[in-house]
Amino acid sequence: MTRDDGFADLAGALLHTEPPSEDMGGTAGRHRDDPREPGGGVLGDSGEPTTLRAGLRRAGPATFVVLLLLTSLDELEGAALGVLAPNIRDSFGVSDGMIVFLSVAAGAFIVVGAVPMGWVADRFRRGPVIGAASAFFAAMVFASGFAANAFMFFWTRFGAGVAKSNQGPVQGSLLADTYPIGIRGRIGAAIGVGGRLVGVLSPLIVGGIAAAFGGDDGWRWAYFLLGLPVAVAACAAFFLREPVRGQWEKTAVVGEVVVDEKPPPISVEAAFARLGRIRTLKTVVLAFAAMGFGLFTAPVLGNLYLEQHFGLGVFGRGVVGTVGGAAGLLVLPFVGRYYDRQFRHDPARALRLIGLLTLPSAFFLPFQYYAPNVELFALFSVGPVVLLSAAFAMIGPLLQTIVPYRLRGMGSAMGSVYVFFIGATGGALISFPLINSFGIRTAVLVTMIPSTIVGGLLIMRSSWLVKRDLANVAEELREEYEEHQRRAAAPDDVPVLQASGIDFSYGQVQVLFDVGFEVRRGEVLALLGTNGAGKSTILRVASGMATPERGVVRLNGRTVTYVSPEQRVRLGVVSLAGGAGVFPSMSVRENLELGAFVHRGDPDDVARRIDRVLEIFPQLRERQRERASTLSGGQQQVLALALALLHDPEVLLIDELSLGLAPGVVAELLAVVRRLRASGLAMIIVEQSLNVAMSVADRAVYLEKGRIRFTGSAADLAAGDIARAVFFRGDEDGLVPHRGEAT
Ligand SMILES: Nc1ncnc2c1ncn2[C@@H]1O[C@H](COP(=O)(O)OP(=O)(O)OP(=O)(O)O)[C@@H](O)[C@H]1O
Repeated sequence: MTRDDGFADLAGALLHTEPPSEDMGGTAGRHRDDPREPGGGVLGDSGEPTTLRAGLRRAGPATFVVLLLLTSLDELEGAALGVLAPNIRDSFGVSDGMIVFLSVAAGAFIVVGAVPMGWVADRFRRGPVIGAASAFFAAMVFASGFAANAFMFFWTRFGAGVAKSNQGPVQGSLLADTYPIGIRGRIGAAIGVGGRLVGVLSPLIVGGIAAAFGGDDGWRWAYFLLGLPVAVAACAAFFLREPVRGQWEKTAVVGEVVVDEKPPPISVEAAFARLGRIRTLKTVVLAFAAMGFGLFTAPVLGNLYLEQHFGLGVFGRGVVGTVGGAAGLLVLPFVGRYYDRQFRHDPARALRLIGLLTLPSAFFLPFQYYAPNVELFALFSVGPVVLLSAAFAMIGPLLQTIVPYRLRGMGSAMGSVYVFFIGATGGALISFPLINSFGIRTAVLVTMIPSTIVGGLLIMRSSWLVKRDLANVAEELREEYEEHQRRAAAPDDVPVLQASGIDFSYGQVQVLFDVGFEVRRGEVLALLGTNGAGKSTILRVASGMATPERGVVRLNGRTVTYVSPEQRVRLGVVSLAGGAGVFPSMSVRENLELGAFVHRGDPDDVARRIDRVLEIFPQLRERQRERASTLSGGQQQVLALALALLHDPEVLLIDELSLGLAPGVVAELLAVVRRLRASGLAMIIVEQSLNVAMSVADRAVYLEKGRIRFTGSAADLAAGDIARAVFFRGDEDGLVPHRGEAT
């Protein structure tokens, strides 16, 4: 696939950014000569905006049509409960409160499925996932019609809510990967319009069906008939094409789509850790969580107010709701188009647009709730409904573009979880006492005005951050592409382990800045540096114990940045835990058996692995039955090495091999390391002792305050100024000659 002018514009949007500052360890500086950079003359003025029709034609309309249908049916099903509530209540003989609880709970259940759906979305083909979830949803819709009592109905709501949770994480990420960046606003708006349209028409459709069949159980037919189109759309979803993940971002940034074959699975912890460091995402999620304080309770409170204050019945309340919904219907297409134009021009503007849509809705509220008659109430409700629905429709497409493409599903899930748990729960906790003490109007105004203002301001603030986050997305894609090119040029020269552009912070304190290194088969890389330079942190990033906020880690060319530590061990990244990793009260044999625990599924394999390491370390074979505590410090270190080798590592990460050991013992351990190197094992060694490191390392990286000061052959380092300076400043810097060596 090649870039065209429309996408060049999007590259402009992605790249027209403040590169990460030097202080933040940015590497964007090295791309200054890239002709695609702003100022390079290629971007910004090229091509016309991509039209929705052209975008749909290019990527195929099937995904859009099926997902539009599913979203609309979801909405219709959700609205059905509101419309049919009195009939369902009478049919089951339950109270109003129970029906309100059932309708609120249905929404809450969506959050239950969000994280699993996000996890699945980032790993598997999304068409079948949507198909399966929607088929389950269809089954739940049918089951709702069959429910014999409120309890059964509750469980069908639960199932339907969980099934619906595929919408944000799975459908959202599929849309983002299928359709170009430049039309995502309009796609989001079109789907919003579909949902809103059926929302507006739901009293007619659902009420019509119930009335047509009539009787106490007429409402059941609404569910039976609704289930049919859902089932059909679910079948269609199974056949949706799975697009290449991140294809449009790749096209925009590097002009070519490179496919990541068989990506290793992403861990939830790593995904959340990385997503939590995307400042725009964090701020926007916080903003929507703040707004959730008012938004989740607003519809219920608005209806209660209409009933209490104006004495409106179901129909009247429906009409008031319809006025706002219909106005949103008219405005959304324009907002979608305007958003796309703003985003292409400058993503910060697109976010400011969302903030600007949000803020004024707070100012309509007092007018709405102090309106003297219901007509004015309805009129003033139009503003907030239109503005907020536009803001909500646009935020999804925006976040999908900021989040690394591998984490789209989890990004969306994280948003739902925070917005629900902070917003809905917090809003409910605050508004109920307020209603009891001061009435509905005060509760609405006190919760909604501040939360909307805070939310709007936070979104405005996030517009300051978006360029940096997009620059990171672009830089990551560019790095991936360059790596792909490099590998294509020299396919036999793929490093076993490679880290590139790593930034890492503990809380607010950044300790690694743009760190990169690689190690090949049969090579020992020494990580040297002053105390607190970040050596151990690098090993944590390499082993998956820490997730960097920027940069990638690769194993044999495959990206493993978001892969869990356990999975990495299985893939061959093994850390030597040192003496601390040995259980002193257990025998040597028991230690080894416990060490091979992850392979317990195959007892023969465990025995084989243990035998192999005992062959490498005959001294351990002799002492198999002895307690580990009876081994000397050096022998315990040997046992730790044996435990690491049980996993058949591709690369071994060793933190402080020689710490606290006598020179003779260290010499023995070094002999083992040399043997392992000769067998082809790659190793990264963090060492306090320069001499120890130099005696086994082929290459070295020297770190100072989280930045790489030197990288090259160990011999060059030993001969250079850095080694001399470190040697002579010895203790002060913490890198000291090894005990027993001449100073
Ligand atoms: N869990 C933690 N929480 C907060 N800060 C931490 C944590 N672990 C390490 N740091 C800080 O991060 C920086 C890098 O620490 P790290 O342990 O990676 O350095 P190091 O080069 O391995 O040091 P040393 O040689 O002393 O072990 C230090 O400033 C340290 O204080």
